Amino acid sequence: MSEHADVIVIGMGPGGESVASQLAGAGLSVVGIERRLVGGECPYYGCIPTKMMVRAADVLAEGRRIPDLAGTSSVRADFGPVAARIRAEATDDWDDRVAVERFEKAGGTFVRGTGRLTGPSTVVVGDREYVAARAIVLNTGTEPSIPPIPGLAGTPYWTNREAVAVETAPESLIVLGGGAIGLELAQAFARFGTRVDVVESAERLLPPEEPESSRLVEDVLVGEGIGVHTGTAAESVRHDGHSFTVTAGGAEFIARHLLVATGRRVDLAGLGLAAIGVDTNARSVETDAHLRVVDGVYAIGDITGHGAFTHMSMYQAGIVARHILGSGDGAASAEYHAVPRVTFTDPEVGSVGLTEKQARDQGLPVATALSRIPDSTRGWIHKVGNQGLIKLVADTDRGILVGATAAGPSGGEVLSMLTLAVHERTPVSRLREMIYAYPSFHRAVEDAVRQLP
Ligand SMILES: Cc1cc2nc3c(=O)[nH]c(=O)nc-3n(C[C@H](O)[C@H](O)[C@H](O)COP(=O)(O)OP(=O)(O)OC[C@H]3O[C@@H](n4cnc5c(N)ncnc54)[C@H](O)[C@@H]3O)c2cc1C
Ligand SMILES: NC(=O)c1ccc[n+]([C@@H]2O[C@H](COP(=O)([O-])OP(=O)(O)OC[C@H]3O[C@@H](n4cnc5c(N)ncnc54)[C@H](O)[C@@H]3O)[C@@H](O)[C@H]2O)c1
Repeated sequence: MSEHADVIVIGMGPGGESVASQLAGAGLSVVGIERRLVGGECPYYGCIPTKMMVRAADVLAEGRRIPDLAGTSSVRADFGPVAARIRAEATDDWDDRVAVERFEKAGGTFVRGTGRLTGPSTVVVGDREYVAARAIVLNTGTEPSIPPIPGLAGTPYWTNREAVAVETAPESLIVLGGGAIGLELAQAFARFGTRVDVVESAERLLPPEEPESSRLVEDVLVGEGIGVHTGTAAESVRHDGHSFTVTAGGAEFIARHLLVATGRRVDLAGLGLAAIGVDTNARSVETDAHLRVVDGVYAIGDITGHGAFTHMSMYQAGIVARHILGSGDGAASAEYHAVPRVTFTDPEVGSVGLTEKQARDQGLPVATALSRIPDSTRGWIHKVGNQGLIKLVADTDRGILVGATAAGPSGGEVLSMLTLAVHERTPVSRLREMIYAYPSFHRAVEDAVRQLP
């Protein structure tokens, strides 16, 4: 026997939980299916626990900066409060009861299990079948992608999921992958006393960012004692019951723990997408401007390939909820020209829109500008810990910014004005005419704007 609902949501990551709750709250019958924890990667294994680690690590770094500015300090790091906070405040010890109850209170029906599409309006979970009268929403996210390095499989390596659950900072750590996950965790653990080596196969850290940001972050990490090995592919991994040995670039790296942070993968075949004619070998699911895969089936979040960020998942959830609730194709469409992202290293690397290379590859007539935070008044006052830069990418034909980077102390906050400028296609001439508060970090944006034609 089949069970019927207006809407079925498979995977309750941040967007899935949001859309399911909005629709249930609006009076639709909604079945939400989640095999792990309602809320997804972000609250339990991603954004929130890692940012708790970063916040604590940044406090340690500030404490160590006291001798440069304000007297003496003696900092003794203890990971205990961070581990306790992650358990008690962030994850409820990896228990989602509160989130499940919140969804049920909103009127939803929760099903724990793995959902699989069998057609455009049918889903199975084990031996139960669910039929959707109005829509199915897919929000199944990603899993850590583990590279096929000889010797790696079967060793007790960490992914982000194990790394956020530790009770003490490891004595030593090799991090495979110099992307956002690898670098945020590398710096956080290093500030707690862990000896860290980052092994990155690309020629630079944070490859999707501007090369200036990669150099900046590498300089800071190396300055903090982290080993950074770019252009270095891991050839083999060994675990002797006590330590890991990673052979890479002709060298051997030895550490008690190994974190694999080499990207994420989707499982479109497991989700049954072949049943609606989708290529299950693709790296993401193609959707239209209202996130429809086919009529009646929507996809949101990491699986859509528009940026693996919680804010993207939530943004798309809003569009889908409005579309299902009756605005139809008149509802606002998804726009991706001003997607912001922040890597929460110290300095934070915030960016929005296109990099210089992406703009040039699109054939746009490009002008760029760069200002350095230490050269700004606020950066000079800030002194120790002031590394950072503003980079602007302008389309000279249209006279607007198509991309920008704000790296530095509070770089992710400075980014907000640049996100608005790119989103609204504000003329550069207007950015030149506006007033920037003195002496703020965002005045470095004005220094860069002045360099543009
Ligand atoms: C360490 C780390 C740090 C991060 N930090 C940030 C950050 O600072 N800022 C930011 O914006 N983003 C960050 N991210 C990314 C962010 O976590 C994701 O983009 C976000 O969780 C949105 O993902 P999603 O909505 O696609 O679904 P996910 O959060 O991936 O959730 C998908 C859910 O679907 C479930 N599921 C999968 N398949 C099925 C199935 N067949 N049936 C039932 N359930 C299923 C999964 O169990 C999971 O709970 C971070 C990620 C990681 C790993
Ligand atoms: N602050 C944030 O918003 C935040 C933080 C963490 C993660 N995230 C999201 O999660 C996603 C996944 O993060 P991630 O850091 O795992 O992925 P990523 O794709 O950003 O970085 C992975 C890195 O690993 C490298 N790599 C791949 N294979 C390798 C190998 N065999 N050896 C060495 N290096 C290898 C890649 O060149 C790349 O630089 C990100 O794309 C991001 O969208 C966001």
